[in-house]
Amino acid sequence: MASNLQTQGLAIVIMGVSGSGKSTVCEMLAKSLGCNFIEADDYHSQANKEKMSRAIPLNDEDRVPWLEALSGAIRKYMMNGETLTLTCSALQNKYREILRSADPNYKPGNYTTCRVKFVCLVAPAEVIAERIKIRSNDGKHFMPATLLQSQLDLLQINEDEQINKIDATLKLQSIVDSILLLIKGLELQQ
Ligand SMILES: Nc1ncnc2c1ncn2[C@@H]1O[C@H](COP(=O)(O)OP(=O)(O)O)[C@@H](O)[C@H]1O
Ligand SMILES: O=C(O)[C@H](O)[C@@H](O)[C@H](O)[C@H](O)COP(=O)(O)O
Repeated sequence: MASNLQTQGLAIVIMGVSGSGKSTVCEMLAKSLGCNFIEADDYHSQANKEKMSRAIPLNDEDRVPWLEALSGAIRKYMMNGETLTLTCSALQNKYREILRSADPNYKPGNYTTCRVKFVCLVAPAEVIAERIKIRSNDGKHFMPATLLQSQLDLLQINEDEQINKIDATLKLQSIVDSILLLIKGLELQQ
């Protein structure tokens, strides 16, 4: 779907557990929108990457500096009036709040007016586990399949956050098209 949306200064975060398709979908979305793209994995410290490679889940002490760095990067684009798409697991509201704080006008809990928006990719655990298994053969990714359950255990979305969930078992282009439609809806609200 070609897009000429007026998405100035919006940050679209594609969230979900490891293997749900964030990086793949987000990159396609950025191309469709002709906007900036941030891969959250690129912002992890070496220590975080090593920890995950050893199949040890990150804790809040590991996550907070990572999320704050991402928030800083989002803010830079936002202050320039630029739109970006971003991958981030963002499994809990406390982590999403750090990303939302990139919007200088954000008041905690004012989800509707915040210019950092989330779309969550969801799929059955077996589908995701299979994807992680296949991906692990590429020798590049540090996230082992054994960490999936800890991510599924943490994932929580509150009703009032009004985060759109997308079926991640669909074809990639259908997922991207659905997200483009959602963004169009968001623009109409602005
Ligand atoms: N909708 C989809 N259909 C089929 N395969 C997919 C889909 N989305 C992602 N994949 C594949 O699943 C694997 C994990 O996707 P990835 O984008 O790396 O997930 P994440 O960034 O959430 O960890 C990749 O090998 C990717 O090609
Ligand atoms: O794309 C993925 O495979 C995952 O999203 C992963 O690479 C991510 O960076 C970690 O999941 C961050 O840690 P938490 O999700 O545990 O916060």
